Amino acid sequence: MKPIIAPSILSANFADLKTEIEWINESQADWFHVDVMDGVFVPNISFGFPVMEVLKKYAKKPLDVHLMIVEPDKYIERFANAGAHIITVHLEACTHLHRTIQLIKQHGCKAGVAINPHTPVDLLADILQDLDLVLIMSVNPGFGGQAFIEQTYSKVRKLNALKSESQYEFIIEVDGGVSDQNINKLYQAGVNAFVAGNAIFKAENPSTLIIKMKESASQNL
Ligand SMILES: O=C(CO)[C@H](O)[C@H](O)COP(=O)(O)O
Ligand SMILES: [Fe+2]
Repeated sequence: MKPIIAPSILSANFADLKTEIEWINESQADWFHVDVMDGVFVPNISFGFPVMEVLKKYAKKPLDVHLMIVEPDKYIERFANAGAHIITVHLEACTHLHRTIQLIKQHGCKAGVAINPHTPVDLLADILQDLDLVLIMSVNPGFGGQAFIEQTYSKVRKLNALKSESQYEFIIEVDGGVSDQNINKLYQAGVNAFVAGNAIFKAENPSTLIIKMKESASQNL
């Protein structure tokens, strides 16, 4: 599978969000990554439905919604109606994860589960068959611009081995501290989709960096 790049709009300039959406539309980015934080599951509050509505109106690529919230079931329908294509919930935030995944699918979205850096991939074993995407957090969720946690590589390899054994088709996504410096090693470990906020939005030329990330990912393969 070719590498999927998902710029995290958490790092965008919100004073000019429409312009940010427009350059992403024109770039080689594949998805918009949308980080929703509630101040309870994570120690930060980001944004919610008003920003989703702006994305729904202007974004021409799938909205990859990463819910860092407790009790996500309460809001799945609203996120689906607000234009989400993929809804990813945290394993650590769901008591009845299987039910939550079915709810996401019932509302016509692809379903993902995210795990925090301390959560073993083995805990996903009995839900993998129902998933379209697994998101491995490579930083502790809550903030953009943090340093990549090296332990992520072995988690990705382990998950990729489970994927090969099972022959399930889910996408492996990594989120946090991803850049052109580590994308090749991650791609080789089995990552399909790469979220990047700080690296892309702080780059001198964000569109060029996205092209560079894609090239770097596939190098020496
Ligand atoms: O989910 C997230 C934070 O919880 C963000 O998607 C992630 O941090 C991306 O930002 P950066 O590339 O700057 O690390
Ligand atoms: Fe995220």
